[in-house]
Amino acid sequence: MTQKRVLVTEKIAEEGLEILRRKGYAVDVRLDMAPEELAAAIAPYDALIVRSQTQVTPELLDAAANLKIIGRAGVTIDNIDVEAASERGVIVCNAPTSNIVSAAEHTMALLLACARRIPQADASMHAGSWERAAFTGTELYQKTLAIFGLGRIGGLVAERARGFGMRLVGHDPYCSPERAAALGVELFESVGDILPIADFITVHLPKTSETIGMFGPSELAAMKDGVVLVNCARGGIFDVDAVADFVAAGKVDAVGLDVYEEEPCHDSPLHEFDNALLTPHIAAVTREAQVRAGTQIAEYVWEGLEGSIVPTAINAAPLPPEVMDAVGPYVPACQMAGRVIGQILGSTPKVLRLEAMGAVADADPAILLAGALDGLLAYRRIGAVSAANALAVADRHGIRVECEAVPEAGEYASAVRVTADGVEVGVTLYGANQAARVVSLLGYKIDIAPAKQTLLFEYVDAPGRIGAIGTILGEAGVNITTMQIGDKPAEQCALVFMNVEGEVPDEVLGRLREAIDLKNLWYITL
Ligand SMILES: NC(=O)C1=CN([C@@H]2O[C@H](COP(=O)(O)OP(=O)(O)OC[C@H]3O[C@@H](n4cnc5c(N)ncnc54)[C@H](O)[C@@H]3O)[C@@H](O)[C@H]2O)C=CC1
Ligand SMILES: O=C(O)C(=O)COP(=O)(O)O
Repeated sequence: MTQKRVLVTEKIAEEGLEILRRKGYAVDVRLDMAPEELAAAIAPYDALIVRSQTQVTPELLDAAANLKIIGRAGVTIDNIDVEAASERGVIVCNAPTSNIVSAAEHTMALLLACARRIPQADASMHAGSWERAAFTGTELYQKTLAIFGLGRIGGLVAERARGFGMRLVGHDPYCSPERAAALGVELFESVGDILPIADFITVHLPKTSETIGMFGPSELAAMKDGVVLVNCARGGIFDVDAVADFVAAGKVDAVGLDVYEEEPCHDSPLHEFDNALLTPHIAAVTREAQVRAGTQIAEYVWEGLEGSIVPTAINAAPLPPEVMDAVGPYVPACQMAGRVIGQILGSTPKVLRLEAMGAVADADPAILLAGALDGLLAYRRIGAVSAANALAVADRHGIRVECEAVPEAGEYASAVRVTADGVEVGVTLYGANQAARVVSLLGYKIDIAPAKQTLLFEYVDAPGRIGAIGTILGEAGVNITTMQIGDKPAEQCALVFMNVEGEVPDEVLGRLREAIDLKNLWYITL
């Protein structure tokens, strides 16, 4: 058997390399390769191990003819094109908790160093001075710390800041009130309400289209005078040009950054300010975090190369063909069901129940569950949910999962019912191209293929409702493409599932709510 080859392009702990060598692999560590050099070298390798600085692009993957797995020795995979890897059947996995304590501690270090002007005082002593009053600082005690993003690292920062006696406020639309309460954080729905009250602001957000540039000139202007800003998450969440303007104007007292829009960063508008504390993406660079990241990723890469399930696989790990044939076509249908439920609920559910009915009852439901969760958690762009990590993802979001095999699917050969916190969507597949159809919703029996934009109306049945809806939508220029009505005669309620063309503005939704006596109106986009 030919020896498997692993390429490591960034520094990982020797302990991790040792594990791979002991497994019998040929391990090459080649640091600081230019992209074209890496593309020219990658073809013979079975596995690639990276950190945050190696860009794994579709072009690199095209050159990686033998690649089976990419291991990220750390948390974030935004330098890896996961979709392109999935298309090529390459597993992507990470070590998702390996460095979170280090990242939280580095955040505290920057907060304290900013508050107490440590780097400036240190530079002054190194220059032979003995000044004290010039470095008058502020205490963290009884100050308000705003934490944006209350996930793994944001949560650890909250626990640590509480120890300093800080008042904690936070914003994270996907954080449950129970989690916020347990962390001692007062949750705010609106970013605008937090800005004027925070003495210190730290961000622990993923890099997404929503979070990049989240704090620009108008947000900075709304902040308290003398605010301290810290970013150990991803470059670009604070608009650095705007921050530099507000530092120059004295509005921002200090800023601590560990991450940059472009890395390596050799030139920043903040370089000229001594109250800008800049570290070169070292939040995870501790002995402990590196040993954890290196050894965990070595084990996962080994599991992937030997065909075992990789517990932290982010994308769809290859499933046996017989499983894929049986349930694969249902995955997009379950994703759709998850998205519909997620938008009806508007928050992460506590219980997710999946019933595989009829011909799919006996198949392994893990991939269906992954589809449903992927839809439910669609707001996260950190990576896809896969059969391998579905239960772990559910667990991390506090979702209890129940799966049931139901031998009969009523009038259909097969169907899947997804229910989360009482909101139910049943789906089946239809026709030669196996298109997804919704066959039940909130207990109403319907049969319709959803479109990109759908309006769901629930009301106490009475004549004239549909006419009134049609008139308002017609006046607003919204075209109805297809429609189905389900009823619950016992409760005298009806549900209208209406596919429409084009966006429905909030103002039109408002008019529908005002003009018609509705129990519920949801605007779902898929
Ligand atoms: N500087 C470094 O060396 C390191 C940086 N990181 C970065 O730290 C950040 C946080 O990592 P984790 O805590 O592990 O991630 P996480 O996924 O556990 O938490 C992120 C939180 O942000 C929330 N969120 C998403 N979009 C939001 C929005 N628009 N507004 C408010 N909240 C939103 C999510 O609901 C989630 O709770 C990531 O950007 C990661 O890349 C992670 C490790 C080391
Ligand atoms: O794990 C992460 O998300 C980090 O940002 C750490 O990156 P690094 O492994 O130090 O290049």
